[in-house]
Amino acid sequence: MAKWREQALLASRWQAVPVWARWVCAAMLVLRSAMTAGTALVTGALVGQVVQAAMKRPADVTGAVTVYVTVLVLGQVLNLADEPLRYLVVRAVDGAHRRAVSRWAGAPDGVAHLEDAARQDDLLLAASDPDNWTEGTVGQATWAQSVLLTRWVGGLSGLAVIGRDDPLVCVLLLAGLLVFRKGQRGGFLGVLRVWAAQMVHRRRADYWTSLLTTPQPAKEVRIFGLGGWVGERHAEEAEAHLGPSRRAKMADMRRQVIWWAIGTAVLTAVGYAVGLRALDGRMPIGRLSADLTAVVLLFPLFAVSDMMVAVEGGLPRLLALDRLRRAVPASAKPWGAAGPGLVRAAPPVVRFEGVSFAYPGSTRQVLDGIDLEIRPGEVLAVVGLNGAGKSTLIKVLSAMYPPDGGRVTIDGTDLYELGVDGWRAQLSVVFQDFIRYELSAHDNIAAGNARHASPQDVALAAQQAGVHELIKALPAGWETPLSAGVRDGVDLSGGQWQRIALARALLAVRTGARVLVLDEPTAHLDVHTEFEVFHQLIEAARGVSVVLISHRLSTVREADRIVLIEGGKVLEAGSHQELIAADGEYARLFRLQAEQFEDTAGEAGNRGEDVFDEAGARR
Ligand SMILES: Nc1ncnc2c1ncn2[C@@H]1O[C@H](COP(=O)(O)OP(=O)(O)OP(=O)(O)O)[C@@H](O)[C@H]1O
Repeated sequence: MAKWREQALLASRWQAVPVWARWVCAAMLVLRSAMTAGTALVTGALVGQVVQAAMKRPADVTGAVTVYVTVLVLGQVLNLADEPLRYLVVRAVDGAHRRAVSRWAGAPDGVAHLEDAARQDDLLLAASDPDNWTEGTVGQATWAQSVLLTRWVGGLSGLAVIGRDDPLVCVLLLAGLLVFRKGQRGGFLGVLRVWAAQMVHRRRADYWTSLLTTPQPAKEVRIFGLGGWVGERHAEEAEAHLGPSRRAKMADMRRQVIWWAIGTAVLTAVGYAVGLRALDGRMPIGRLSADLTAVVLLFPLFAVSDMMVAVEGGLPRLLALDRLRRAVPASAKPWGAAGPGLVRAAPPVVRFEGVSFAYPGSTRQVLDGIDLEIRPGEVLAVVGLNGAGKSTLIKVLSAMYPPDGGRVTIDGTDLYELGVDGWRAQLSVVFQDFIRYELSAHDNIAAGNARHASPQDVALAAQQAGVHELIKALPAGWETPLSAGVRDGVDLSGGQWQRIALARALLAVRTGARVLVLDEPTAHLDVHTEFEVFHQLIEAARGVSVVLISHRLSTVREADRIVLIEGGKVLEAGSHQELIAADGEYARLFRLQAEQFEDTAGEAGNRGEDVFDEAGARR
């Protein structure tokens, strides 16, 4: 990307700054830029007047002193305004950048854009806050760019002062400045390029750290004695991430000495040239003072610039967001916008019509032209072996991924024509890997319809999922945070968490969803609870369509219809009795599970558990 495009992209960040602040900053830029020439000229004028007065010639020393002091005071006022304005600009730009990153991540309908490795690296880069010497924020870069511009314009005005008497010296100075800056910037950019190329190692290093610092993996790390091994992996990745840029930085710092020497030589030469002109006595002392002051004020332009470091350090974050936006443009609708109001009383007819799907980056057809109907109000069970594509079916149904071929229709209309948000308003899903929000018990359930759930809806959903009493018994009742890592919080058992997730889904049903999808909803429940919860669920979801994915065939046998998926297609479909009578794959799987039950039948019988015979009837 051209340097100018980067600079223009950075300059466009000012859109996030309030208009009045932009005007104030513009005025500051003009005033500050004029300060270099202004200070040199008033210093020259003052010295000229003082010398005149010393030679007993008429001179307006008071006026010259007044102007001189005024310029000094103005400089101080600008210094005072600097920090609040810097703070305001950095905060506004960084805030807008973070919102833009969240919007990019959250606005697309599906999740495919989050599953690409290169995009994950860019997302990490765009979203990260600087925590080291190489990086800065976009806000800091934006501010630094304006400071650099001010210094450049100020530097040029200083050059103009010198150029009045000696254009050649002025040209020499400008050429030296450009060479110095280019060399310095190139070196620093080289370091940044090395840094950016190692982002994948940073992501891995962060992953290893998270294994040590988050409670869930930390348990396995301890059980399997992985602590040392994880620590070594982290150290390797951290070195792979930081080592190359550290070495590049060291090399660059050595090279910077050369650029420093060039800059100092140019300035020294100019200082001599200006000073020597005074020797022939033709140079008025006031002008000489102005020129020498300008030379002194130009020195900072030849120093290692903290502002240049800030610009280059913040740019990668902005460029990463730019790449993400080019790859997946943000949708026009705001994140989480309500759908077009498709909620209706009756559940729709949902059809998979020849749907094919392969995950991004894979050629394996997980769904291979599947045809399937979810009829209004039915309980449809989806069964199949591990990896058969059951969860993928749900992800396509909930528009997390668009199908590669075929379509999903809702009452005859393509899901994507209908509008994803509108469709999702009719859909409630308990995913296999449901989220355990670090929120209160109330909010964990209310998340099922965060905008429209009333406390009564939440309480009823909790009752239907069988967690009402459990929640009331928590230390702070509904307000108890469900996380051991939060102050006064408590953690729940796996089965209790599963019921919370079910309550969340039932709340969505209570507030408008017409299709309830349950992906292994009872995987964490014991046999007694599973039976009870399953019946409660079906009761609570009366009048809506239920899609139930389960490996426990004893549970699914009560469904209105069962479909067996294999190889991305529906292999068998029918009621439990029909499928058993057909004596196909479903019957074989059911027998296999029943045999396992029978092995423990005596034991189970003693405990009063239900065991099913081959026809699905309870013994
Ligand atoms: N995000 C993903 N990216 C790539 N491949 C995936 C992804 N998720 C699942 N797969 C692959 O898709 C196939 C189907 O997975 P899916 O989770 O749909 O199976 P399932 O029938 O639900 O299995 P299970 O009974 O084990 O839950 C598997 O081979 C899996 O490896």
